[in-house]
Amino acid sequence: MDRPIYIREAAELVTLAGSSERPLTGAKMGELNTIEDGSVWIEDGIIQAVDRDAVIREKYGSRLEDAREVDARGRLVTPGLVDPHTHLVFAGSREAEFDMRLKGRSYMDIMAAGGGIHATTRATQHASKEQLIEESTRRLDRFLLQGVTTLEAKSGYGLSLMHELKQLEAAQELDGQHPIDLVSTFMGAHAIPVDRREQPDRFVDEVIHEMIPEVARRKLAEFNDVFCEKGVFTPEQSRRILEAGLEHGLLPKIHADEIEPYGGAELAASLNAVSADHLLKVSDEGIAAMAEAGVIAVLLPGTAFFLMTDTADGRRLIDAGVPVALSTDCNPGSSPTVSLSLMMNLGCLRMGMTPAEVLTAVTINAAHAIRRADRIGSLEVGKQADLVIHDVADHRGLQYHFGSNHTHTVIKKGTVVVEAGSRIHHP
Ligand SMILES: N=CN[C@@H](CCC(=O)O)C(=O)O
Ligand SMILES: [Zn+2]
Repeated sequence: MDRPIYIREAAELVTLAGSSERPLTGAKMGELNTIEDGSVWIEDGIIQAVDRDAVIREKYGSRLEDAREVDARGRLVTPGLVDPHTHLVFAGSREAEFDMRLKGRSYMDIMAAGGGIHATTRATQHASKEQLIEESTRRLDRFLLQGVTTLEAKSGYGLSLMHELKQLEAAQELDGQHPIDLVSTFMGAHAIPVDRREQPDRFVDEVIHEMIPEVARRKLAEFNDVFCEKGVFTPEQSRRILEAGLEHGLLPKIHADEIEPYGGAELAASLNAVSADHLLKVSDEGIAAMAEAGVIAVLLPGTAFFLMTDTADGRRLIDAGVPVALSTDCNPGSSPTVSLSLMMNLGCLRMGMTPAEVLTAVTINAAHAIRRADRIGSLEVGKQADLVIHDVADHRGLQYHFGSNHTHTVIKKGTVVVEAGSRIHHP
């Protein structure tokens, strides 16, 4: 049996305890439930105790010598970070489009001309499953080095049954072989394939009658997502696709109101979707409907940053009572990043959120957005031991020293998977 792990005496231990039932909203998003000089005792991959160091020492004193001690003195300890919205599995990259956009061409214009999502779809269709696994592993390693211990991964660069299945199988294999846990979302309705543009409803029928039943039968996804946007899928088509998913047990998520206000948030609320994501252009009615239905807003500030547009208004959503989560939206077109810490920086500096709120948004609320809050997202007895030790003294330091990776040690299911290793050896 593995030795117990004793995480010793963090300057600040952020537990977020007591929020596993439902996501945090309003003022509660700023209550981190912290412990000063806090320690954690881990055995069998599970958190056995979280308390002040003196209490832990009292309780486990006779076993301290058997345990592996991880020194957290002077540092911040948080739950493992959760990224609830990525397009992790894809082939290639799109630097040429980046150049075009810097010269003024728009993201949607490039997509309408057969580039954008279609360019990555061509590359992904040509790639083998093994190649997708290899390219995605490199991204996952970088996520882990930044403290991400669980992430959601969408399909949507296959756009045909065979290639969507290939993408989802790649995600399933990655989940089995990488320390990061993956949660899969089917997103066959990511774009209408170029050669089907004249008959969009026939493609919608294919998603509904061929792809969704097969993905569900093979248990390759838990969620069903759609890009509801002018020029992509209409709210009516999106509703049909999401309702079809529900009939097969796939819970709805939606890319909503990203480029234009289009009724995506309202649709999410009417379907009791788990989350509505992006929301840069969400309407007041959409916000009110989401708050009422308890739909989580997954905000993706990397996309606004990279597409050089205004960000979603995190402050307005929180003040309206909508639970907010943050994510990288890692994808090759609108947010080629694995830096959840940069998203937190942008949350504070561009979206009106506080350091405490952004931490809630990448831990317990993010866990709720992928229906994993029963086992991750907070540090509580009985939960999976996913934790990060950060090289700052308190949670504000993560945002104040922006643009740096402060990750010191990462523990996944009770195993140290990133060590305080990558340090410079001064002569
Ligand atoms: N908006 C749609 N999908 C992705 C971008 C995908 C791509 O450009 O490859 C997003 O969430 O931003
Ligand atoms: Zn996305």
